[in-house]
Amino acid sequence: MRTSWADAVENVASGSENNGAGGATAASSKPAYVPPHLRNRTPASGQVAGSAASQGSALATNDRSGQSGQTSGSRWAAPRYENGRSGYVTGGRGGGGGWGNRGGGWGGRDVEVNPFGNDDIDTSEEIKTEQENSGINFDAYEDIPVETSGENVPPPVNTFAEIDLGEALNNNIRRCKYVKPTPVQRYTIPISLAGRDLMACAQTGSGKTAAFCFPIISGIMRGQFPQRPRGTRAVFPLALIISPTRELSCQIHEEARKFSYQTGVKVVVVYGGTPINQQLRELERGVDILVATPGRLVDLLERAKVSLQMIRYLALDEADRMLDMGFEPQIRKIVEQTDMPPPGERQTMLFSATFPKEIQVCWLFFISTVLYQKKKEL
Ligand SMILES: Nc1ncnc2c1ncn2[C@@H]1O[C@H](COP(=O)(O)OP(=O)(O)OP(=O)(O)O)[C@@H](O)[C@H]1O
Repeated sequence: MRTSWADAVENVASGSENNGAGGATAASSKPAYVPPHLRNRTPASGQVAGSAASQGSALATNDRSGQSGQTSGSRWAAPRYENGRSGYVTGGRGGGGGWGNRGGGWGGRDVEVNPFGNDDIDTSEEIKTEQENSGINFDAYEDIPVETSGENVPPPVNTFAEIDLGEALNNNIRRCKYVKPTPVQRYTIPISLAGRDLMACAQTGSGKTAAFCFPIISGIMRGQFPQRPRGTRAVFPLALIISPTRELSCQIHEEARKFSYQTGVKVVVVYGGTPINQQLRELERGVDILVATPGRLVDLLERAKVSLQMIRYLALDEADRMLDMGFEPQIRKIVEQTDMPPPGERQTMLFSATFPKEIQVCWLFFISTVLYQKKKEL
């Protein structure tokens, strides 16, 4: 049993040592790091509209700089990689206190596969109802009361246009054929964009994945983050999404890849029950959002392949199921006994289909806003 995270470095990564995770020795030959919001831009990329005018307080209180004009939605064929493998570059961009090397993002030779299969953005005709898209009649959720607790909770929105998520993400919402936010999204997205911690209780299939992915992707696209530490073999994701099972993690990864398409934000999934080497290779190519099952994540932390030091967003999905499956010790270890920033320095989002007492006892110590949507048979 290892005694410390830092001591646990092991050369298990497949590939040569020279390809290791960002050691200082490799740094000198690497070109400058490119932040996600600049990675897929053509030099003449257009500016973004966004809908900032209607945003007002939620974004303002979050103090997120660079709210508009960040995402061009430009094509990946553009010369977007100034760095060999962005995950392992030291030196950073300099200026503006911005992006350093942090083990994130799309690397040099990587080409982002279009997760939609085609690149058409439906503008209106093809989009009919949410039900046609997902098979779920979200209108039936509309009359379910949603309770919120906490002080000065930002009000819900009725449309995605009311939220300034950025053009690239808005394009992906259109590609997903999401017409309007589901109730849980209406409430949680403004709360999360305001930088608040959140516990949301809503039933399966209510659209929770987008509810936590949109603010995370938007936040990473727009955020300013410190430089990644030098001389370490670990990767430094900015967001961590923990889910109890491989299936759910893969499902979240698939969705998150769609939402982050052409945003420059890279999503990687790790889960147990499968050899670790391929996942290590994937991590080495850069990661902004890490989707993980608890056991495999603890393994990677013990091997010092992942550092949580730069985590700014933590989302726990199906928190009730995680408790049922006995993952509380792993979650506590991840949240309390690693280098993850404490509450206040990171944003925590907790999602659960049910709201048992155990959840309240176990998790609510770091949550200030609770949103509760009653269950309804549809
Ligand atoms: N605003 C939206 N408009 C239309 N479809 C949506 C919207 N949000 C989510 N969906 C679709 O609804 C389905 C259910 O969403 P999702 O899987 O995120 O729900 P969930 O609450 O996370 O469910 P689970 O608990 O099973 O993970 C998915 O097919 C998703 O693409």
